Amino acid sequence: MSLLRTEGLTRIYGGLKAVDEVDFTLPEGEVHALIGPNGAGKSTFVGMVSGRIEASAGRVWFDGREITHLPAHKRIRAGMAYTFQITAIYAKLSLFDNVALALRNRDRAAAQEALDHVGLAERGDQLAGYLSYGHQRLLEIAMGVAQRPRLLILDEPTQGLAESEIAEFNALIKRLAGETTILLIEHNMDVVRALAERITVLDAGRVLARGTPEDIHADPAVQAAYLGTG
Ligand SMILES: Nc1ncnc2c1ncn2[C@@H]1O[C@H](COP(=O)(O)OP(=O)(O)OP(=O)(O)O)[C@@H](O)[C@H]1O
Repeated sequence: MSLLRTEGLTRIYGGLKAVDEVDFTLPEGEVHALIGPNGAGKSTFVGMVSGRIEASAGRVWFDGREITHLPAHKRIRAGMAYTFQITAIYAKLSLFDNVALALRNRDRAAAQEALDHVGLAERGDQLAGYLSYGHQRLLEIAMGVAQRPRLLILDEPTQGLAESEIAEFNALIKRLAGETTILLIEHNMDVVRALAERITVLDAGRVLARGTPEDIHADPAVQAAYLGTG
């Protein structure tokens, strides 16, 4: 069964259709990458899925239930977690407290387990502000994972990471893949090829192509619009 589905999902800003009638299906358990040039509508699309941006038209279903008008906090409760393009950690709190805040409780075991997942278990008592940028991004993922989401949405998680940190990130997503469904907005095509089972390509708000990494790589429209320019 599909965990997430959209039908005709649209967001209009003034005269601009940032997302234009997007039909999208994400089966439970899949790692799916959403790619496309800058301004294609990727962040706007996941904003509507997560409830941070109101849809102008169209519908969204999560786990069989229509959630088009459900507030963001209720979607989190229903099992969605997401990290943003911009880091959203509290620098003056410990790693443990950051995760506990995301969990809205002080379940030490759950917070520790999430930090363990991302390889930061030893540092639970350190202040988050002292972490390297790459480790701050991993901490954000821990904050998402701690909630044991059914769907984890990651918006450009490898942006600004060093090569070694990207390798750590890839390994982390492979570990998580068996446990949760993952929707990944990603510009780094090496990461997409390493992780995604299926890809959707957005261009100017519309779905340009969808398929396996092989399908997408071979698609002439994608090459013209996107890969060829990379
Ligand atoms: N709040 C807003 N008001 C007006 N226009 C917006 C707003 N948010 C996004 N847009 C426009 O909508 C289009 C899609 O933007 P969006 O950020 O969703 O693209 P993206 O694919 O995530 O791009 P990037 O890869 O650069 O993050 C762009 O043309 C953008 O300028």
